[in-house]
Amino acid sequence: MTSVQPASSNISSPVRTIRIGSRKSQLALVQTYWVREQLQQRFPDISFEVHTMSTQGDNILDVALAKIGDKGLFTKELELGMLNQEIDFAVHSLKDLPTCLPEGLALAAVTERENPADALVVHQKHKDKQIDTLPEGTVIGTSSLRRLAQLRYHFPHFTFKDVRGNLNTRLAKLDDGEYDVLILAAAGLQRLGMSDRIHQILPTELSLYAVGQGALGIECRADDLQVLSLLKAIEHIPTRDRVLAERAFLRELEGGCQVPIGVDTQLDENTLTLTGLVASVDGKRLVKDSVTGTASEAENLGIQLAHKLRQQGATEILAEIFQIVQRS
Ligand SMILES: NCc1[nH]cc(CCC(=O)O)c1CC(=O)O
Repeated sequence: MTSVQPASSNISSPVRTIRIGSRKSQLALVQTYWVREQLQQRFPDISFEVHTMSTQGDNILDVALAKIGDKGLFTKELELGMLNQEIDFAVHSLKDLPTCLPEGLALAAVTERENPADALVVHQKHKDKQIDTLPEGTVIGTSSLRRLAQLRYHFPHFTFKDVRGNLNTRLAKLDDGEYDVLILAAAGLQRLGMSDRIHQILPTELSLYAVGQGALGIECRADDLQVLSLLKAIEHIPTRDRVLAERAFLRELEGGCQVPIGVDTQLDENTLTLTGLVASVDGKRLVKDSVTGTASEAENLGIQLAHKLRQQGATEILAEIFQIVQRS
């Protein structure tokens, strides 16, 4: 009989040092070191090194994101690093990872999601207000067309202003009075230990969140079986099922992170419910619907919901948005 090594001893044998790619932002580093720690605990004999890289999205700080279009703005350099064998895998905020990956790369694992919701963060002077009691003309800072469109739909009397920069920069601008309130991902604030800045979690009736928001996506070379199996060890399956449905929905609508598309997923045992919406940038039109099925058909549910919304007018809304973005 030939002796076969158990798979686990294969993947944990210290054949190489694994190089992890990360953006340099504080949030990216917190996320990357968290992933490294999870892996190090499970594979103590392997050494994991963090390599940081700047991405286009980190360098262009003065142009509205909606105008540059976002296909891979925060991921491209890391992806090139993997294809050039400079790094072995990259940790991303899943929300920033396009739904179609470059040839040769794969979404190896998705880790457990933080609260995916959007959060209201307020200037001190509004500390006794909630989103629905803020006065007319309140200046809302957001650079997300998704947040803008949904909030305009519900609160046409607010003023919206683009805000860029990392989380600390944005919060400083808020505190300096450039904005009355900001809408930010609750997950980012939580990961950076700034949960105390979360004034209100926006209910999904007011703001469906971005596809993948609050989850980390780990990408590696599709043929690197060793790295793929290491990463599978830290995958959170319920999160993966939810985000597979969300990403299939977005892919089918051919929208990036910068089109007003929002989702909400609920997983109850094996039953997955996906709610999604497409809104016009002016906040005047909004189509929203849900589908339910089993978690094992997550991607199918995403595709089904996309077709449902297209029938209800999403196609026209999306076509208009692409025209606006191209003209500006
Ligand atoms: N587009 C930027 C970005 N990418 C990931 C997060 C937050 C963390 C997450 O959603 O996982 C943010 C900031 C924000 O939307 O407020």
